[in-house]
Amino acid sequence: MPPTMTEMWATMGSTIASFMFIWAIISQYCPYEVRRSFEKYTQRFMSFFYPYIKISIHEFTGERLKRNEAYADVEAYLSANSSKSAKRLKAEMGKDCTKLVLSMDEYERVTDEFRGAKLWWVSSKVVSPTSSMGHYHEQERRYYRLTFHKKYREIITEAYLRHVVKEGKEIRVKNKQRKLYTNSPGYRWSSFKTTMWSHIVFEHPATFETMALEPEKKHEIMEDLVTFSKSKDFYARIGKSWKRGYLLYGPPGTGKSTMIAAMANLLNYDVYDLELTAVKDNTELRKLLIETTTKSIIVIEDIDCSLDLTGQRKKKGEKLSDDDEKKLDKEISWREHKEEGSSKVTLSGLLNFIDGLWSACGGERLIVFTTNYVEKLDPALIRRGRMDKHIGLSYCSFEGFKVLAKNYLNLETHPMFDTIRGLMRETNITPADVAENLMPKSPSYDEEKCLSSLIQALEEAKEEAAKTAGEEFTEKAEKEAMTAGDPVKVL
Ligand SMILES: Nc1ncnc2c1ncn2[C@@H]1O[C@H](COP(=O)(O)OP(=O)(O)OP(=O)(O)O)[C@@H](O)[C@H]1O
Ligand SMILES: [Mg+2]
Repeated sequence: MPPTMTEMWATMGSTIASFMFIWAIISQYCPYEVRRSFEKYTQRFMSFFYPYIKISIHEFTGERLKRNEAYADVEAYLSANSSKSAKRLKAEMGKDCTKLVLSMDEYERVTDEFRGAKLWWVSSKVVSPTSSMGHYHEQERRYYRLTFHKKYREIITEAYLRHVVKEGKEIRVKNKQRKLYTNSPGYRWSSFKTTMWSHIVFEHPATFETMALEPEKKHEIMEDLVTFSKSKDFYARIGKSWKRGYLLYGPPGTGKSTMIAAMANLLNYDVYDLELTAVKDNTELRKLLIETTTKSIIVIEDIDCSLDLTGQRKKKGEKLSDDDEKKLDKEISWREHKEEGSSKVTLSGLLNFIDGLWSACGGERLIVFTTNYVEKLDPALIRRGRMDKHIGLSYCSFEGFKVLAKNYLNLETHPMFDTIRGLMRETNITPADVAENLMPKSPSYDEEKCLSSLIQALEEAKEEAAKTAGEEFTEKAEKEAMTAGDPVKVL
């Protein structure tokens, strides 16, 4: 005959009482090793009766104590979901330094519910002694522990944890302070550095709304970017790593760097500004790539100056604009740098960086190149599949001017706009020059003064263009006459 419930409870009670008695004796009189083995077997024994499962998520994992992404996700999830129910909270300064973010304090416990299952989260820590450089100190390792009844095992380990990680990641993206990373040599070799990148908080205010660009083009680029950021499953399905290359080309001051900032702001990505001239060799380039995180834009500005892919640009006696002079200087210093033998980044190294096996690690990334001389780049570097989208930025259109007039002067229309439209048809001016002219130079500057200043700049540009065209015409005529052996009278 099976035992009754009362008999079962009585047996369990007496078993537990006997254990407690034995435990009291052992912990009082036995050595450490005996106590440890007793604890181990007791835990195994108790787990037969204990119907709950515990899962711990530690802040650091692995031998090299890498920060555990899952811990950060759980932390974000609990910060958002526990601040209403937890009684002890801790406050930390959040994004933009304007708001305090609340999260569970240590040893606090909160309850959660998922598809009818009740579960408990506890935040805790272990303190362990460590030694570094001969000094002993205590190191705290925090963790979260989840407890739930074993009958919910499947729901929790499959669906609930997936839900926590997904929601936590979304919260982290929303709350995270975006960063601008650089590998510039000045920052790199501090003795405590474990990473090759240095960073500051990324706070560029540019957006696509404030960019002077034709509306259709703006819309197309924004749509392309948003579609990319939502295409995780698509990329997985077609077997391609989740990244996209953009080539931004155009004359100086047409908004290439501004567009990169607008892209980062639109997608909420970090920016890695890669200075190729500071990279020693292909191995270092690969290391830099591996350290970049997901949801980021890797930028190589003025790619034509960073790799020896262009011909000797300045011919003897040729006069260059200030911007071109600056770029040529950079190119020459890069060549000298290379000639010294200190850098060995090659085109194939760069191609491997863009679409080799290593480039697949990290996921969700944009790679953006900018150049003023697209025609001089090696076709292998910019073929589709590497640089998937080529965006040409050019001189300011009247539509672009209207965006800038709205941004700078809050003007949507003005009688002087017609003159500006007419001049813009006849001559070229960069958005940077338009922006500079629309900028009030003193408190007494009103919109008329700014627009007059722009009209004057446009007229000067027109005159300059006519003069250059005249000079070119004369030079050509002289050359033709020289080759024909017939001196021409220059007027
Ligand atoms: N399309 C644009 N819309 C709004 N502002 C612009 C635009 N283009 C340029 N500007 C203004 O001009 C300044 C210089 O532009 P930016 O640095 O983006 O040019 P760039 O194309 O990167 O030039 P470079 O080839 O010399 O690097 C910006 O700070 C911005 O104020
Ligand atoms: Mg630029």
